[in-house]
Amino acid sequence: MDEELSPLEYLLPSGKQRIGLIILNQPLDKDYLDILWSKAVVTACADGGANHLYHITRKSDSFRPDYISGDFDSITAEVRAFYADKGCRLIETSDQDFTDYTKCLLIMVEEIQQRNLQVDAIVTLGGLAGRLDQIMATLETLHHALSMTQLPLLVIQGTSLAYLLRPGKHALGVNTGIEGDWCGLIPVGGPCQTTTTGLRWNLDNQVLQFGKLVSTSNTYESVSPGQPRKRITVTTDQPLLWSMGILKGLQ
Ligand SMILES: Cc1ncc(C[n+]2csc(CCOP(=O)(O)OP(=O)(O)O)c2C)c(N)n1
Ligand SMILES: O=c1ccn([C@@H]2O[C@H](COP(=O)(O)O)[C@@H](O)[C@H]2O)c(=O)[nH]1
Repeated sequence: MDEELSPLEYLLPSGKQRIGLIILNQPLDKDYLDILWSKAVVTACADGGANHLYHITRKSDSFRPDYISGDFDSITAEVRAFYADKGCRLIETSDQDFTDYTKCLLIMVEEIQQRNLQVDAIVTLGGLAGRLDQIMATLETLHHALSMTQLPLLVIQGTSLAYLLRPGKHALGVNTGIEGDWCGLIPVGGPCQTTTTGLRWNLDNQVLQFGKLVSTSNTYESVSPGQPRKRITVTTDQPLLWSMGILKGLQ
């Protein structure tokens, strides 16, 4: 079993984790940004992600991404000039077979390796709202990531977190205090033979598959008041998407 991962610990101001942070072209939550930026050893925007960063942080000198990458069809001229002037690297990735997110992630993985950065996870802000094709592309990027890096890749937007589990057995901590009520296991890439513990609706070596069974609107096994929740275990034979709710306004 992999060591336990508490996905929402990355959103706690107290955590000591080190991350790579990627900002996508979606509305940015300043609370999340402040916390994640403070933990980031490398920061990047995918194309129009820079517009959002600029609009909520331009008055502060503390938020300069290491690089902005993409096909640059969304970043505005003003934002591009602003960050170029601040010394941020602008990396044009014109390939039209992969999304700006996938390409931005690949650059980050290479950067982490080349600079020998000690990083616990890569966290992405955005990617779970807006255009449906882009939301699906986000989930597809998570599949590319499995062959790019061993680091966990978490995607966070609004009240949702997505994390693609590799084949194998996983332990997930769910006691940060900011877990929302819901969680789900979604076989986005194909059928997954799955066993779980710690959920209200567990799976016992069952096949999750679109058109057969998908675990949405699940929740955590109830515990006595004041007791910590049991950790969740998930065993899957194929990549399986873990999704969970985030309580906002508690940080
Ligand atoms: C089969 C196929 N369908 C669609 C495309 C087009 N396509 C896939 S990824 C991509 C780049 C998308 O860039 P991104 O900046 O992530 O999204 P945008 O906001 O420009 O739509 C494009 C054009 C393709 N190359 N192949
Ligand atoms: O509705 C959307 C639009 C975009 N994204 C993500 O952001 C990057 C960059 O987008 P650009 O439109 O090229 O600026 C894109 O690759 C998507 O990952 C999104 O999540 N939702």
